[in-house]
Amino acid sequence: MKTYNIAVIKGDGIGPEIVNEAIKVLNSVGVVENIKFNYKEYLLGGAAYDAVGDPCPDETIKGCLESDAVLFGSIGGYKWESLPKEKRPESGLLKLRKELGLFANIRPAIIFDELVNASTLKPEIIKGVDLVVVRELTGGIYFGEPRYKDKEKAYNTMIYTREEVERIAHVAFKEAMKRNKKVTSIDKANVLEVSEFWREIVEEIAKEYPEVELNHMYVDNAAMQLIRNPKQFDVILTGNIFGDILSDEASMIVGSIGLLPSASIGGRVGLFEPIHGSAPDIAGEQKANPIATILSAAMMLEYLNELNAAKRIKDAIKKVLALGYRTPDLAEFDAKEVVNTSKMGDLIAKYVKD
Ligand SMILES: NC(=O)c1ccc[n+]([C@@H]2O[C@H](COP(=O)([O-])OP(=O)(O)OC[C@H]3O[C@@H](n4cnc5c(N)ncnc54)[C@H](O)[C@@H]3O)[C@@H](O)[C@H]2O)c1
Ligand SMILES: CC(C)[C@H](C(=O)O)[C@@H](O)C(=O)O
Ligand SMILES: [Mg+2]
Repeated sequence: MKTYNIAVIKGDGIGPEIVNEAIKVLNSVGVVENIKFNYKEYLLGGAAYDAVGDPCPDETIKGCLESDAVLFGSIGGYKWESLPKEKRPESGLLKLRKELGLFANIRPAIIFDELVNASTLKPEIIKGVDLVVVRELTGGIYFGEPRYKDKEKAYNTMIYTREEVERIAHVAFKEAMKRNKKVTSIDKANVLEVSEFWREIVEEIAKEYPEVELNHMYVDNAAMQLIRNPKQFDVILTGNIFGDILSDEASMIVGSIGLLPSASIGGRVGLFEPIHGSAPDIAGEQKANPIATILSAAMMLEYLNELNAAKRIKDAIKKVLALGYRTPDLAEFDAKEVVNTSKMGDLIAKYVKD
């Protein structure tokens, strides 16, 4: 029997509800695939601030580094919005990503045939969409210095170094080699020097991957093209802030933000998290869709090279959707039965054994 030590960060808002379902599914698939998971919980975000006055305690960083992988829910909420920035939950998450060296965030957006009616777009436009956003995660305007705010002015700085662009470009081209061999690099090179620089380096790295077709797109056009014709994209390579925005947009192609998982990699240990936030508007109500987190757990299994277990989870999700079970976010779309967060987890945990 294989054993993995998983650092679990439930976080705030819907975080505990959705992570509980992912753990339920992991345990179930572990039984059939002979895998044991040892979970150890750590605090991050608002929960960590409330408990120890720090949104990213050292113990959490250490615990993650000592694990085989990290499963994370979400952080944030109204309660912590008026705190000074460094104490807010979001700063905790950014610090954790930086400390763990997670410079690459892989965000796949794959349409489930069972949900073609759930998209805000016409079925013929979205059927077959299978794209992945490769988002740079530890640089750009999120981290650039100087940064400043007073009553009269405020600024942030969008900085990328050569090394940062090269390494994320390699991740995107390698991803494309496993897929349909197309990279679209998204920037704002018609206005920003940092984007011009990004584009030049991406061009250089592309020479190492002659089989991969590369094109560039300005971010405003890309936002429109994603809605107009999402099937033109295979791998989207982009910086931190553009990737944040475009991946939330991509979730509506697929049908709900509650469906999009992600893998944050690049350091010694990978962290697996849904792309959405803590959804304070529905937290504690068992209304959240846990599928994004369960798919993140499947990405974690792929990272651990447990490919059969990962496939079982993805197949079980398809099966449950095909049977017509829907969480409230997808209730209007071919639902035979609307179920809560926990019941959705139960169903997926049941069908992973088939
Ligand atoms: N990685 C993270 O932890 C992360 C990501 C994004 C936002 N946040 C934080 O979360 C808080 C709320 O932010 P927001 O409202 O802008 O974004 P959000 O993603 O939390 O919610 C946006 C909307 O989507 C819905 N939603 C999100 N996840 C869902 C799910 N699994 N099932 C069903 N509906 C879902 C919410 O109910 C809400 O209406 C903020 O504090 C923000 O900073 C955290
Ligand atoms: C909460 C916030 C810091 C975070 C980000 O912007 O990276 C979130 O929106 C995400 O997409 O994971
Ligand atoms: Mg985001």
